[in-house]
Amino acid sequence: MAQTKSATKLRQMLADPDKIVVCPGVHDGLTARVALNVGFDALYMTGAGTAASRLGQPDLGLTTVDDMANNAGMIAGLDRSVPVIADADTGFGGPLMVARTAEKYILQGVAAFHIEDQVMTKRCGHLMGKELVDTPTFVARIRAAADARTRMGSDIVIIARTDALQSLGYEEAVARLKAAAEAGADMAFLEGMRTKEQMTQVVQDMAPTPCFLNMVGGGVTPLINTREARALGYKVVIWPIAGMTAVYLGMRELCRELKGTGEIQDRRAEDGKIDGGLREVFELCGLEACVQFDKEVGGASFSNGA
Ligand SMILES: C[C@](O)(C(=O)O)[C@H](CC(=O)O)C(=O)O
Repeated sequence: MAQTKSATKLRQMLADPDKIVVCPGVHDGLTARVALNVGFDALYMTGAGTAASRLGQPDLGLTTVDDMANNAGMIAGLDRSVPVIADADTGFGGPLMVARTAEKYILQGVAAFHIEDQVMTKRCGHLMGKELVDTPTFVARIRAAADARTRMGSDIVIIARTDALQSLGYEEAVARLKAAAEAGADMAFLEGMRTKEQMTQVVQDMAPTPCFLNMVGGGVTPLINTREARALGYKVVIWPIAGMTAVYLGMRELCRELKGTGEIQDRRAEDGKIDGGLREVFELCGLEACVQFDKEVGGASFSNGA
């Protein structure tokens, strides 16, 4: 089963004492293709980016389970050898719904997902005024996901995320993560850390449960690089808004150029060739493999070239 393989692969990466899994955030097929092409061995599907790209909306709990699971599955399908860790927000409902969410993510071939303890009308972890469910409700979410995993014969990695640091403080947040680990979560994600002390402390307090680090540009957590994250003992680091920011800045630049000058000049690489032209993008998305496939199975769609 393809869906089992990517989770197993991620588990092997997590078990390697020398390995830290670094994931750029991607939100669609194109941003995923770019990250794969650069050579990342795992990807993170961002909920914030999914909301922005699919709905044109902020990260306020507006995406449905199908928006998220389908997006994650499409991305996971681009290269089954590269595990995709996906945002599953609050799990989208009560325990029955959380179990269905886990099933959908498993069937989509996602390697891991995180479930958090915000209320359903959630918001980005780096915004103010977050509201939480109580610990038993959070634990029931994790247990429901773990039960679905067992029922499906899957080894998908379940990451417990708590947003409790903002309103309840560090001790309560860690207690929630410990209760979630007890209920079947494999990893701990303390959202919205504000100091390097907290970033150091949580890895020690959660051991042996491995920790997950969220590096959001413009967020509340101090940014550290891979070397520093490894030294602190993190096993996974995500840069969730990498794709979203790149698209935003790139698109804004080209739109301003078109509006201001009436045209968009070709970008040239150092060797003078056009950089990022349409054929390059099609090739990134597998043009050659598509033509080859058609030929191999006896098709003639591209016998005149492409
Ligand atoms: C990780 C996250 O859940 C995401 O959707 O990518 C967000 C990131 C963001 O909104 O900047 C979060 O940290 O809540």
